Amino acid sequence: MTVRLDDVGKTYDGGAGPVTALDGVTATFDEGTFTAVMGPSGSGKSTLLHCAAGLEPPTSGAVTIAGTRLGELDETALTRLRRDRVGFVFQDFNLVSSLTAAQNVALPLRLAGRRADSDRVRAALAEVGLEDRIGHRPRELSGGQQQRVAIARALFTRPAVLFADEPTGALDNRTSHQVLTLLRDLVDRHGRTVVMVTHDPVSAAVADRVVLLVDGRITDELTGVDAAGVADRMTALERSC
Ligand SMILES: Nc1ncnc2c1ncn2[C@@H]1O[C@H](COP(=O)(O)OP(=O)(O)OP(=O)(O)O)[C@@H](O)[C@H]1O
Repeated sequence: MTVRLDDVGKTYDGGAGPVTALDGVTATFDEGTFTAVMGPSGSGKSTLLHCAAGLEPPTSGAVTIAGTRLGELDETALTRLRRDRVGFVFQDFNLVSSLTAAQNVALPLRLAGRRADSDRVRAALAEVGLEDRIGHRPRELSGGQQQRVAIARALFTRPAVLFADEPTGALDNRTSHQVLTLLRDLVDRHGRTVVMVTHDPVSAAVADRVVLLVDGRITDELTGVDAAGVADRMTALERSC
């Protein structure tokens, strides 16, 4: 399912006056594609992800997920859409430390007052290679394993799109690679849509397309480039900023 941003703007009321985090962003994230979002610190990457996922309302413009314009939904419908159609993964995993891997995966559904079938929870953890860690708590798992639990949780409701905000930011190279391979597989084998913020050219090169954000605007899009190509482009960008 496709996510579209049409001329999206986002302004925050900062202490020293308004801050424009997004300034007329138009972008389409097509079904079955993997997009990386890069840009200097403060360029609006997280804000773009939050607006696209319906976690924050844009100040102007429109976000459409699978044909539904988010701005036309009331709070209940928006909550339901976010729960059922959108997955979100954070850099610091956001797992509940007192719950097992299985309980963490089932949590969003339980919070919504629904039962999570234990076979399905097991299957979700098997899908991310953690069938033998079902009863482990976060502190008993490595960083990469915790992120995979978070991804299993985000995917549990079979969302149309998965947003990931620096999902490998807290991981070493080897575990980053495992998580990136998993995200790539979601797109290639299951036709999911993945949008990932990253600072890392190696991670970005796993995507089909890299969108570059500067001062809240998309300034460039790269396709078919390797990690060195992405790194060169980022270095040039940072020099010109
Ligand atoms: N809740 C908020 N209130 C006020 N200003 C905010 C808020 N959230 C973000 N901003 C500002 O909006 C701008 C964009 O922030 P954002 O977090 O989207 O950038 P980013 O590219 O993700 O940065 P980083 O790479 O450092 O995480 C920044 O100037 C930031 O200070």
